[in-house]
Amino acid sequence: MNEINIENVTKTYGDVTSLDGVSLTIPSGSTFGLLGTNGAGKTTLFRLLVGHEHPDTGTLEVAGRSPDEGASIRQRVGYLPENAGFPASFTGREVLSFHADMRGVSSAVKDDRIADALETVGLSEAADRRVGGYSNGMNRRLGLATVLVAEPRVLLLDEPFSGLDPMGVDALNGVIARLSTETSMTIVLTSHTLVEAGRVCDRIAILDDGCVRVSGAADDLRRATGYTVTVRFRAVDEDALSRVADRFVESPNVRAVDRTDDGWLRVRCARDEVLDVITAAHDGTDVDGFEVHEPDLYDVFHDAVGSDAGMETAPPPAAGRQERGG
Ligand SMILES: Nc1ncnc2c1ncn2[C@@H]1O[C@H](COP(=O)(O)OP(=O)(O)OP(=O)(O)O)[C@@H](O)[C@H]1O
Repeated sequence: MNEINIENVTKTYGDVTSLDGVSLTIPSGSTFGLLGTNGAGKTTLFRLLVGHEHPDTGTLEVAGRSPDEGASIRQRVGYLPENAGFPASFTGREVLSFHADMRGVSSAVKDDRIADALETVGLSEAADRRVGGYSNGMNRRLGLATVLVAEPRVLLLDEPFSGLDPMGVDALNGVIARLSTETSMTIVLTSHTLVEAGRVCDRIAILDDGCVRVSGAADDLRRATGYTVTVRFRAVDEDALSRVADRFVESPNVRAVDRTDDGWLRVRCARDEVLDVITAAHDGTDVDGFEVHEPDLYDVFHDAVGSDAGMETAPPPAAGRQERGG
């Protein structure tokens, strides 16, 4: 069963087409990553799903309702915008009390709901401190609690990891992962950070220029990439890197060769060609180190959009990392 159905939705602002015939279904209980470059239309889609904006054409249904159904949508769908801020003089508990009232939480259950939300996001001990003294990560977790107080069926989180340091990312990731496994909530998050989205999302869609380029189970999409394995090479200098790249010109073993922004040569090949590729690259003294990694969302994104423009990617995991000379 699907918790979100989006059919042929178009949204324009003057000359700008923000969404261009988007159709997407999001299964109940999934943790869904809506990925895309800046301006792809992710936030617009969220705003349509909560009824803050209306589509020019097409239909949307979320948690069994039309987004136009006002208050009942606010109870069923928790939308956390990217830059949610709170009055610095309020305590965390006061912020949640305000949001519980706004989302129609009855006074009989309000205190319990607030306590549960604080516990879920790990802010119970900080609940009565003023939020002006919260860290960025605590603010983001408080934001998540503001939507959890209504116990929504659907969570829409716009760029939840943006601007967080690695510890903040880990803490928030842990909360989302727990919600994902311990509740039946459907969680949809947007992200520029492919690595974070890959950790927490079981399904993804890639939005580009207002269109859905690809959507499905993250594992299926990873497997379906044309690039089975990526091998990255570092060379002793720029000339050496060019010589290594030249070894792969017209090589039948590789599917693509390109450079990363941080100066590595990236070679994509089938899994059973990896050893041949490494051997070919090592023919000489040019290679200074290499890394091998299995397909990830970067590859899915690259296949779908044809570039990684605007997406944040961390270095691939160090599986199989080998370095010469320490
Ligand atoms: N209220 C608006 N008025 C005019 N143009 C808008 C408005 N909202 C969005 N747009 C335009 O629609 C396009 C999609 O914007 P949107 O914010 O949905 O993208 P996004 O994928 O969320 O981008 P980002 O990752 O940068 O937040 C952009 O070109 C944006 O400038």
